[in-house]
Amino acid sequence: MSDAGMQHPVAVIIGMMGAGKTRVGREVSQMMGLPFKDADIEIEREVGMTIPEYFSRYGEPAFRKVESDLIRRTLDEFGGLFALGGGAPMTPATQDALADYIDGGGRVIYLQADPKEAMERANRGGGRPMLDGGDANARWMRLYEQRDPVFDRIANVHVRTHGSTPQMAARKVMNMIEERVVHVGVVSADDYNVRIGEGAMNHLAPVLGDKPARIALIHTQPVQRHSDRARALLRQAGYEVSDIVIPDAEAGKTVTVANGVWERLGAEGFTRSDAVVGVGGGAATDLAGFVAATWMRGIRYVNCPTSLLAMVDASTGGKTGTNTAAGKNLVGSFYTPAGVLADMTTLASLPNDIFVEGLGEVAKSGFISDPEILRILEEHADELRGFDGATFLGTPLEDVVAELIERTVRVKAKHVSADLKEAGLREFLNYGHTMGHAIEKMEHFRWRHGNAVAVGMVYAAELACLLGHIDRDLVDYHRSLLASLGLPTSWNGGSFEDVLAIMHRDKKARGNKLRFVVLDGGPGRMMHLDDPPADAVEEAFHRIQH
Ligand SMILES: NC(=O)c1ccc[n+]([C@@H]2O[C@H](COP(=O)([O-])OP(=O)(O)OC[C@H]3O[C@@H](n4cnc5c(N)ncnc54)[C@H](O)[C@@H]3O)[C@@H](O)[C@H]2O)c1
Ligand SMILES: Nc1ncnc2c1ncn2[C@@H]1O[C@H](COP(=O)(O)OP(=O)(O)O)[C@@H](O)[C@H]1O
Ligand SMILES: O=C(O)C1=C[C@@H](OP(=O)(O)O)[C@@H](O)[C@H](O)C1
Repeated sequence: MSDAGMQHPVAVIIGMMGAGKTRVGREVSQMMGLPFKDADIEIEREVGMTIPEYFSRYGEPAFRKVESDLIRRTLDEFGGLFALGGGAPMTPATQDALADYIDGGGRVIYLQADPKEAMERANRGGGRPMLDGGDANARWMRLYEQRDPVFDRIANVHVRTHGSTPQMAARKVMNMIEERVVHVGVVSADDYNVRIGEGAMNHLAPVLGDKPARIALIHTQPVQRHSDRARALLRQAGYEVSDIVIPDAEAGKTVTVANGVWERLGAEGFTRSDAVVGVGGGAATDLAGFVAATWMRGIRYVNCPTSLLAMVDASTGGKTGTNTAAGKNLVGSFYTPAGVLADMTTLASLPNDIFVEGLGEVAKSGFISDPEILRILEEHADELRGFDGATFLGTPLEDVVAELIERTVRVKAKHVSADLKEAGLREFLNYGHTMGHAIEKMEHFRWRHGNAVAVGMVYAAELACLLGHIDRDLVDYHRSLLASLGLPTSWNGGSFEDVLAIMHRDKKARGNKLRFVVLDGGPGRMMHLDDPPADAVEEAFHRIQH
């Protein structure tokens, strides 16, 4: 983020006196190998006296002018971590400078220490003219009541450090600095961001925006520890939370479950100023999105995906829905979230097999659009296949997975931004799904989605090769890469006739004609394959049977 020759801070820290802006800021700069600047120290250096001396000699207005001028200059010429003085953000000129900095992609981090802790620390050291005269605690609290709402509004990142040591607080700040953000454009509704990183869930309150009075927190039992954290964050931010546990996985993705939630919302008086938060795997976020899309014909919702597949695929793009007896995802709505918070700390409890199936959709995105994903998967296949949530966080693999998640979400964002309702381009996201969905149905959904899609991609590659669109080497590469990740590449669970009948009911089919999406030449180049020759469709099926 730099204009010609200019530098901008990696982050600016604001907060009350004693919040730890200097102490925590220095810790973060050391952890990240960045230079650190404290605005107060820079001001004293510039004016050649201490701040108390300057206050007594020239008064606060003169000080705020010097301070805002220095802050504006530093924002345009310093590339490290920059901590402001406690009162700085109250100055309109500084607020304008910070707004410009955020517009340029900057992060203004509001370090939200526990008021009692910060007040005690601020009054411990003295040398703070704003606390002089009278009861320092009372003065601190009065300043807090004035400043907190302003800081909350100005900052685009909020980090609560209640009860944290300087090192713990620094880690939280660093996670927010290292967070990845993918912007998703939406033609017919509001754009939104997918935030990926440890602590992404901290954005819940800012993303929900105007305080809805109530939040329906929809989640499943296996992610209870993560929904507990979401609930705590929401309640600390002042929301009323209705806790709604739904059946796990596909059992929770039904109209019956949705009806039970609608009943709850009705009984508790949910209105259009209220919102939904979905925490869990793709099935939970699909159901939560469907409830949000239908309650009063649409209320805001935020997805907090907790599985790899939900992070890279299900939570983004606005497809919400439920299954019916006739099949998966047959009832639903295109309805986009206010935001997606992919908090990587939730992966700590994700079982290995659920992580691995999510790699199927990651690989798919590599084949259809971003070959760099394939290279990363190939390079780290062993570690990825051996994923262990208990030891994952803080390891180099976490950075690899964060990169894969960001890249895969970018692929999805590109397709859904251009074609929300799947009229054409978005169908490329269905690579491997025609056969994949047939396998899921034939297996009565005992096969996980990502695993079925992996076999489906091998099938699509065989079909494309039979019709001369790709060479044999690329088909073999599908098998070798997917197998190296621990994904299946063949299936023997049913007859071609049964599979064919199901493929004819695929949403891409038109009339009695099958439609596939396949590679055209190589990774990143896709084409629609309409009504392929029947013998090729069958031969490709026999080639995925071991
Ligand atoms: N809307 C879309 O665009 C879209 C895209 C792809 C998939 N989907 C849907 O998503 C679903 C598949 O998503 P999924 O693979 O996440 O399956 P899932 O939601 O069934 O979750 C898989 C299992 O993992 C558990 N789990 C999830 N996160 C966990 C965590 N952090 N710790 C411990 N356990 C955890 C769940 O409780 C569940 O038991 C399917 O219903 C599919 O149709 C939707
Ligand atoms: N999270 C923390 N835990 C314990 N002590 C802290 C913490 N943050 C700051 N401190 C201590 O509190 C005092 C004030 O911290 P400082 O960084 O100067 O606050 P600020 O710059 O926000 O006014 C310092 O003595 C610092 O070491
Ligand atoms: O957002 C989309 O378009 C997708 C929705 C899902 O497919 P279905 O719509 O076939 O369920 C998903 O599995 C696929 O990866 C992409």
